[in-house]
Formats: sequence, structure tokens, C-alpha cells
Amino acid sequence: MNKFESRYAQSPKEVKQMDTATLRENFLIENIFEANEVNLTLSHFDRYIVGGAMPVDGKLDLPNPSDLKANYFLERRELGIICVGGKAIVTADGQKFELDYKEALYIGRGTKAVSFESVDKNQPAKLYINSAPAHKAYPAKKVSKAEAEIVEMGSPETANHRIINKLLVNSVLQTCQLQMGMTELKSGSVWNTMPAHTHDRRMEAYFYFEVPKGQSICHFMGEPQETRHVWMQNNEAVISPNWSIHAGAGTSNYTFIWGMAGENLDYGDMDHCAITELR
Ligand SMILES: O=C[C@H](O)[C@@H](O)CC(=O)C(=O)O
Ligand SMILES: [Zn+2]
Repeated sequence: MNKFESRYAQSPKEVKQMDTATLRENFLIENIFEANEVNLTLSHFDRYIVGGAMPVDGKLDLPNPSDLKANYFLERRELGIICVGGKAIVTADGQKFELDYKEALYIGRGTKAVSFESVDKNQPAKLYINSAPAHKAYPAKKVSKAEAEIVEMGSPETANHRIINKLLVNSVLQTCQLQMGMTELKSGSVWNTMPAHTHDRRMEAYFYFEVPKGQSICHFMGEPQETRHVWMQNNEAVISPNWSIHAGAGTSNYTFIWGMAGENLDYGDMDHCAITELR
């Protein structure tokens, strides 16, 4: 059975009081990929949806959760997909897109039927999904690294050398408020998003993958002067409120997908935190 979970938004005051289990219940998203299921979590932060589809035996349809009170999922929403498993076929109102590993697809508001299929059931597709409310219909478009805006950040000396692939962003295609991309850490580098930042005008979600077996990610969240950590495993996601930092250190290098929505489409609209001021 497909899973759908709705989560409240939390304030800094509440989060300060949370123990490990409560923090994890509120922010960590586990079990994103289950064979033949589409699992979705709706956050009340910007009504952002985070989830995954894992088609193995035949086609899987994007469901229409009753909580959305919509005639179909994308009636008032837009969708971003990044393939993190075997090759997939995504069909959007009859239009077929083949997605290879690490390729992204945008599907606009008003698309009535979306389905997912694996090309080879022995190498099942894993489709990471983000969705935000949308006011306008923009055309569906596939974006691979070749079309992405690519930025190199950090250095080996500070263990944060990484490549930011901006995939579904407004310099590449039109979206309403959704922005998604993928950051790949170089061997020997473990820190993402350090120096850390907040962006009060957008919430964000991080999804970690390519975490080697036996290794983990320590994800940091909270107000810059009141941080908490969430230990995360491969293929798990975490919600970052607009007031929270979102950064992580792995026990190895890894890759992650970031997705965000809110007030603007300005990637650079961030408030940076001095490393020495974090608490
Ligand atoms: O608001 C932007 C996002 O947090 C990420 O794009 C940051 C990131 O991938 C990184 O620095 O490694
Ligand atoms: Zn951010």
C-alpha cells in the first residue's frame, strides 16, 4: 500500500525541547523506497511533498492522496523527479520520458496522469520526488547534467570539495516555486553546505544517497546558535524549516539531492553563518 503522511510545521522554540526520537519523528523521512509503492510525506512548511516511487513489477501511478482534496495530484501542484536507481520510464499525460541515473524531470501543473516504470525489473528504478503548490502550468522537461548549471564549491583542505548540479532551477527551465539539484562530494570531502546558511524565504529538503555501506551522515539542523543533529542512512531525507540551517558531514563522501520552495526562485538568497559562530 502506498503511504502518505502529513506533518505539522514546528517552531524553533519547540524544536529546542525535542529529544532524539521526537526530532527524528518530525524531520527525518525514512523508507522512501519500497518495492511497488509510492511513499509521500507532506510537510506543512510551504506544503512541500517529499517521497519516492519504486516500480518493480509493472507500472506505478502517482496517487491522488485524499488529504490534497484535489481531482488529481498535479491539479494545483508541480513535480520534480530525480532518478537514483535503475533506468526508468516516466509517463506524463501520454508523454514518455526515459530517465537514466541522476537525470531529472520536471512535470507541470495540470498534468492529470503520471506513471512510473522500470526498464529492467532486475535493476529497479528509484524515483525521488518533490512537489510544491503551483499557480501556473509550465511544460514538462527532462534535464540531465549536460543541461545543468554546474558550480564547483569548497576545497579538499576544508573537506567540503563538491560539485553542485543545479538541475530543475530557473536558469535551466521555468518552474513556479520548485527548485531541485544534486550535490556530489569529492572523495575525501565529507562536509556539505559548510559554511552553513539559512533562507527564511524558502524551506528545503535534503535526500542523501551514494552513502557507502556501513557509513552514515550526521545532518545538522536548527537555528545557527542552537543546532541539533540527526544521524541519517542512505536513501533517507530530512526536512529543513526556513529558519533552520541544513548541512551535513558524512563518515565518507556521498551525494545528496536538495529541493526547495517558498517566496522566490533566487538560489543566492541565503544568509550565511560564520563557521566559528555556530553553536
Ligand atoms: O539552498 C541551497 C542548498 O542548501 C544546496 O544547494 C547547498 C548545497 O548543495 C551545498 O552547499 O553543498
Ligand atoms: Zn539551502
